[in-house]
Amino acid sequence: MTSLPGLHLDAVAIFLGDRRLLSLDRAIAPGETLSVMGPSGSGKSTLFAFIAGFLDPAFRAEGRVLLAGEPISDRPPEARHVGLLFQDALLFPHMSVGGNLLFAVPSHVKGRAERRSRAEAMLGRVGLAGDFEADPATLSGGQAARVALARTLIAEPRALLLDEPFSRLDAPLRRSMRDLVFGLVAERRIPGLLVTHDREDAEAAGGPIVELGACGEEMSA
Ligand SMILES: Nc1ncnc2c1ncn2[C@@H]1O[C@H](COP(=O)(O)OP(=O)(O)OP(=O)(O)O)[C@@H](O)[C@H]1O
Repeated sequence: MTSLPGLHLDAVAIFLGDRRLLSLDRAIAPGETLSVMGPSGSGKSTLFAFIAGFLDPAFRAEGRVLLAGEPISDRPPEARHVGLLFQDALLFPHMSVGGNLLFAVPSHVKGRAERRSRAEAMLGRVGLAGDFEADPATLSGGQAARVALARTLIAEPRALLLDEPFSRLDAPLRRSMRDLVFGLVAERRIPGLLVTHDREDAEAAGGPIVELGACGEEMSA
């Protein structure tokens, strides 16, 4: 019944007390990004917390999250292989740029040299070749956003959750970062889920757009 590839939100509903905050029943194909738009408080960040496995106990959820047909809702967060990107880069300030990436290289990649070469290749892919030793404090906002993207992708996520990742960038940077993110999602065949207040971001994602009403119900496809 549910052997869909990609990310499947199977009759997901999230409640806060008796109030249904949000409901969503969607399948996202590999390489596609579904955009979810909705007013503040409609439950977008809560949906991400549910998918990634750290829903606050104040909420109750129904439904299942499946990745490539496998239910992940019962797994601990680290076993879900879901990548997250936020509006703030949230880099580790006490590590170099390269150190931030090495931290996220999956454990199946063995050997110091191989791990470093993965990190360097990923930095090159986001246009930051040569910045391995840089101190995160010296980066511009756009560079920090690209390091955050590289750090998320190097972990080989099986789905990518994008929580307003472009909202702190000015217009030209925003466009180039969108191209980079959605290009990599398509190239790596990762299913993506974007929450945003910005219709241009949602349109740039190129996939379906869902609008949530004030009560979190799905308004349109
Ligand atoms: N830990 C919590 N306990 C109780 N209520 C909470 C908790 N966290 C969030 N809420 C409430 O749940 C609702 C959904 O919050 P959520 O952050 O998911 O909305 P959002 O759509 O992401 O909003 P925004 O666009 O402003 O980020 C809000 O009404 C919020 O006040």
